[in-house]
Amino acid sequence: MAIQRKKITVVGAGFTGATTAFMLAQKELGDVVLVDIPQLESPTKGKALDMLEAGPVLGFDSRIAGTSSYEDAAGSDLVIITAGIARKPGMSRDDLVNTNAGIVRSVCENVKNYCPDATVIILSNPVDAMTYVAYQTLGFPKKRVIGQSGVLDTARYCTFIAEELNVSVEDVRGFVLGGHGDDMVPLVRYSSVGGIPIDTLLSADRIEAIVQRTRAGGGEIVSLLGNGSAYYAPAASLVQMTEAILKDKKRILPVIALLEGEYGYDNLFMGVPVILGGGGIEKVFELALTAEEKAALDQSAASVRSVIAVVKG
Ligand SMILES: NC(=O)c1ccc[n+]([C@@H]2O[C@H](COP(=O)([O-])OP(=O)(O)OC[C@H]3O[C@@H](n4cnc5c(N)ncnc54)[C@H](O)[C@@H]3O)[C@@H](O)[C@H]2O)c1
Ligand SMILES: O=C(O)C[C@H](O)C(=O)O
Repeated sequence: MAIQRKKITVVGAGFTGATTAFMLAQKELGDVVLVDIPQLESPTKGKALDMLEAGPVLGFDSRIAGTSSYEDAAGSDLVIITAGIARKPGMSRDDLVNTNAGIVRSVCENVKNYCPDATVIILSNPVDAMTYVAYQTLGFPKKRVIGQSGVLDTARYCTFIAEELNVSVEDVRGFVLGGHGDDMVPLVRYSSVGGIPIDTLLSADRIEAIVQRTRAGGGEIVSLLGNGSAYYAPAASLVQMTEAILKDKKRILPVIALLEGEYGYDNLFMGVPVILGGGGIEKVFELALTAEEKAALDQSAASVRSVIAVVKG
């Protein structure tokens, strides 16, 4: 019996989309369809062909195709949405809300028609609100509509901890919860290095500095780049989520999920730890929080709600 390859569609062939497509192909997670708008069909095809031609050198057999037609995406197992504008220095992610809500809505109409069984991961910012827009438009079960923020925010947090302690990033564990904004909540109490709690290794001041740098991590890259936002670490985060789903790995990762009572929030999309596997979001973990941690999460939830209110109209 022939083994059916997975089909992954990446919508938006800009910095994050193209980087993600290339990483997915290198890991041979499936065949990749890269979709952008009709006006950019030629460069989208060009990027895909260029990536494909790296296969013989890097040793991957994934097919990669560029297109502006959703017919080519039909039947995808997984769809990643990176379509939309990125912020520039001086802007917040929330400044993108109206433009990107329109883009995400129109993309999701097509995904709904052509990929009705897909699990969908949303990257476009402001991502908590865009995940809400996607969920409303797609009408898919909540376990199949997932936003990316926590994997990236946690990766930044772990990078800074590893740098500070001069240890391998592989031995650092942590969680960042809440919305993908400046009041996200890195959970220090659940952070460790080789199993050793970080608050026994670092002073409160150093930990606070790492927490603040994590919260501002996206803005730090925006300032350095000058004309766009991060894409290597965001793409790596999308690939980790994709691998967890397509290989049914049941990873425990922080992702944006629809909360219906968990943590005391109802009808809210926000970052929480989940089991991510073949069924999409298979379980939301409710961590026990101190009063201080809960207050920080409440503040983050309030920020997310105010952005979602804009798209609700
Ligand atoms: N959630 C996160 O952690 C995270 C991380 C990085 C970037 N982002 C967000 O991801 C989005 C993309 O970032 P980028 O750096 O790739 O931007 P980019 O400008 O490089 O690429 C965006 C692409 O989307 C395309 N696009 C626009 N409208 C489209 C439509 N209707 N259909 C298909 N494609 C369409 C554009 O033509 C462009 O190629 C931004 O909103 C950014 O803020 C989020
Ligand atoms: O900061 C941004 O605008 C992009 C992304 O959300 C990030 O955190 O890198």
